[in-house]
Amino acid sequence: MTDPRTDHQLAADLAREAGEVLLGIRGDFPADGEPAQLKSAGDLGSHEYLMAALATARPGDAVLSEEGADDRARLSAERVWIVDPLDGTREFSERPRDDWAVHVALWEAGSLVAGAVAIPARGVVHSTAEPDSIPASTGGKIRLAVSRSRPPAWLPALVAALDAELVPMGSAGVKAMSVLDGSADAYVHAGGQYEWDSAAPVIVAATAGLFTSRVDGSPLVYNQENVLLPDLIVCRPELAEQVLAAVADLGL
Ligand SMILES: Nc1ncnc2c1ncn2[C@@H]1O[C@H](COP(=O)(O)O)[C@@H](OP(=O)(O)O)[C@H]1O
Ligand SMILES: [Mg+2]
Repeated sequence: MTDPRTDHQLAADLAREAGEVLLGIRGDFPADGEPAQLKSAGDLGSHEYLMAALATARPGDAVLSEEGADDRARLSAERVWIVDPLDGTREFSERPRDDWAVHVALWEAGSLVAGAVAIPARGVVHSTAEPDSIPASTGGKIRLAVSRSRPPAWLPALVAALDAELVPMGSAGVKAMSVLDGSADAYVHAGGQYEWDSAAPVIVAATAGLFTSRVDGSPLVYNQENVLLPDLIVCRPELAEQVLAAVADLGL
């Protein structure tokens, strides 16, 4: 018998619980330990937790995880969980940084239908179980969430085109959720990412009413044979036209 929780609730619970596993691993890790070992322990510990929990709660569903072998059965499956057990692995290893996340999304028959992004070190879970509301606009300059460790080469041109300010942080999930918690207005990425980096952030953001698309304005499509999904926009809906136009001018 499968777990009676809704897919929305299950996603939220699993993201929170995997986050607790990660906080435990981080807390137990020696202060002088190798960051690479902490990264590996986190990736593996959260992946194993999520795989076991999904096998128990939804035994008939396929799973695509950043940390697991790609089971091609997902390509003919009706339902596929797309998970990133630890997004912002680098930041997870830099204690006490809190900009890292757990992503749990469900794809069903062609679309993302449920998801959750936990930010465990902040005690926060954003999910489709209890969708966020979009915060009030600050009315100031557009604040762009960007990677703190690998800002893309085209970023200065986008900043100039939008007269924007930068808000650097780790993790694709944390950046997308920064538009929901009001600390940024847009997250624009191009140059490389995989389905698990954006699936949960995108369904959580879209369910809350944010604009989400590829940088060319086309829809983000998941559970593809090639899981490379190198670019995205997540932004406040009233900025979508302006951001898309600026990105089009850059030719990303
Ligand atoms: N150019 C690129 N190619 C592949 N993955 C990328 C990428 N830029 C960012 N990512 C992935 O997107 C996530 C957020 O990165 P960033 O904090 O730099 O924005 C990270 O996920 P992981 O931490 O799960 O590996 C990172 O690996
Ligand atoms: Mg990731």
